[in-house]
Amino acid sequence: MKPMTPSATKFQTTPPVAKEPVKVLLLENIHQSAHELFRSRSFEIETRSSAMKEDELIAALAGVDMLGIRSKTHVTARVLEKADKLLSIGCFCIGTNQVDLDAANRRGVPVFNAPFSNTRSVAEMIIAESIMLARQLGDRSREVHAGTWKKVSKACYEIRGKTIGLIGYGHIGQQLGVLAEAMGMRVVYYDIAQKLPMGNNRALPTLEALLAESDFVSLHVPATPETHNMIGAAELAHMRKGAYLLNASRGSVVVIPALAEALKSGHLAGAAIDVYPEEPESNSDGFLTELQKLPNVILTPHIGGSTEEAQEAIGREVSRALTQLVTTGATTGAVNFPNVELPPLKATHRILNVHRNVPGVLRDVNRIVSDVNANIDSQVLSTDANIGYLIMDLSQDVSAEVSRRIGALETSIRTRVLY
Ligand SMILES: NC(=O)C1=CN([C@@H]2O[C@H](COP(=O)(O)OP(=O)(O)OC[C@H]3O[C@@H](n4cnc5c(N)ncnc54)[C@H](O)[C@@H]3O)[C@@H](O)[C@H]2O)C=CC1
Ligand SMILES: O=C(O)C(=O)COP(=O)(O)O
Repeated sequence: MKPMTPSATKFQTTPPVAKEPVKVLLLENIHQSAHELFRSRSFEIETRSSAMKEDELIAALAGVDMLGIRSKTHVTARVLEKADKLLSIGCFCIGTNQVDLDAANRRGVPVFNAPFSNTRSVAEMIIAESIMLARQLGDRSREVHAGTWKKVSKACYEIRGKTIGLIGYGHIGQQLGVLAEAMGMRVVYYDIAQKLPMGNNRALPTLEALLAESDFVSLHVPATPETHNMIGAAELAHMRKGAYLLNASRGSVVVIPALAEALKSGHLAGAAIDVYPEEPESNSDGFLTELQKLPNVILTPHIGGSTEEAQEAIGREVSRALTQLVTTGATTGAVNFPNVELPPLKATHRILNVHRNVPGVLRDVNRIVSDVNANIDSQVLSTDANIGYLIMDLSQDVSAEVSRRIGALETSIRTRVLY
């Protein structure tokens, strides 16, 4: 079906409040900036500082309209199947690999994220860690804390003039490329997509070429089937002797035993690892990795995006997207859903419908509207391969009847009367 354009509309500045109280479940210490916006809309908020496992999450989602998570909580197809009231999920981070996006799409649940609010924080951390690795600062600091004075310059370097190779040249890769160049580094990158090089950054045609040319290799790819175990024994062997590996992307990208081996053999001179194949769900859980106690290895607890600036901005950004969804039906910025937006309206009645994307749905919907003699003020439809999302404003208050009949269509996945 072809998307239709909205007709002329009467704007109002504040969207009307949704009919029912909205319940939000926020996990993983989401910033207060999100709470503030939800509170200002009188949404009911429940919070937890840690992530939740599948069964616990299913129980906690009973009666919940919106779920807010960060990188740890896995929202599986089974969770989505049980959470029949869930309208939307907000990932208060960049990565969305922790959510089964396809299952959410098919169930009519839009998923939002904050695509670049912590980009700078990650890029700054990688610059800092590159210097720490080149100067062995982590080890020196640990030694002095333990009362050992080991003043050495052997195998300690400046980063100026060295080459950093960025695997994945998206938001973080590009921001890092700019910062690294300002530090006097040469910057090369490898990406599966064609990217505009920043400054003097230079694209390389293959991963192997990047590994062979770089003194520092830093990973900035998403977790996908293609990036799973992307850096294993063969790739590490391709790296220069004495090079450093940095991973602040996802734990699935690097084979940890192979990295431990490359460090122990002295092939690599150090590593900075922020993400792991298995990460604890809360700060009170213990953590073990075979990289512990290896020299010149910086281990951090997935804090690449953990700054006050980033978390505050993410809180505002994602809570705004979720609030917009509830109050206007807008899905702008959703990562797994047709993006649709209509301005809030006065004196109208809005119906939202998610349906299977098959021929004839709009015909059926419009026949229902015509049967009750209602007038369509605006109607916007957007589709993807699986579903269609329709926002429709009616000028008469027949929305309950129209919504009931649209909801009963065999093609409908979910239907909601907004106001
Ligand atoms: N440690 C932390 O706290 C944080 C970690 N992250 C992780 O960093 C990742 C990257 O973030 P952004 O730069 O914002 O994402 P982005 O989507 O802007 O960039 C990712 C880039 O990787 C490229 N790519 C994808 N598959 C590839 C492959 N197989 N080989 C080479 N390139 C490939 C894409 O084409 C894209 O240019 C996120 O997906 C997230 O997992 C993000 C923020 C904080
Ligand atoms: O933004 C991301 O993708 C991150 O990895 C940061 O995750 P976090 O919010 O710190 O759990």
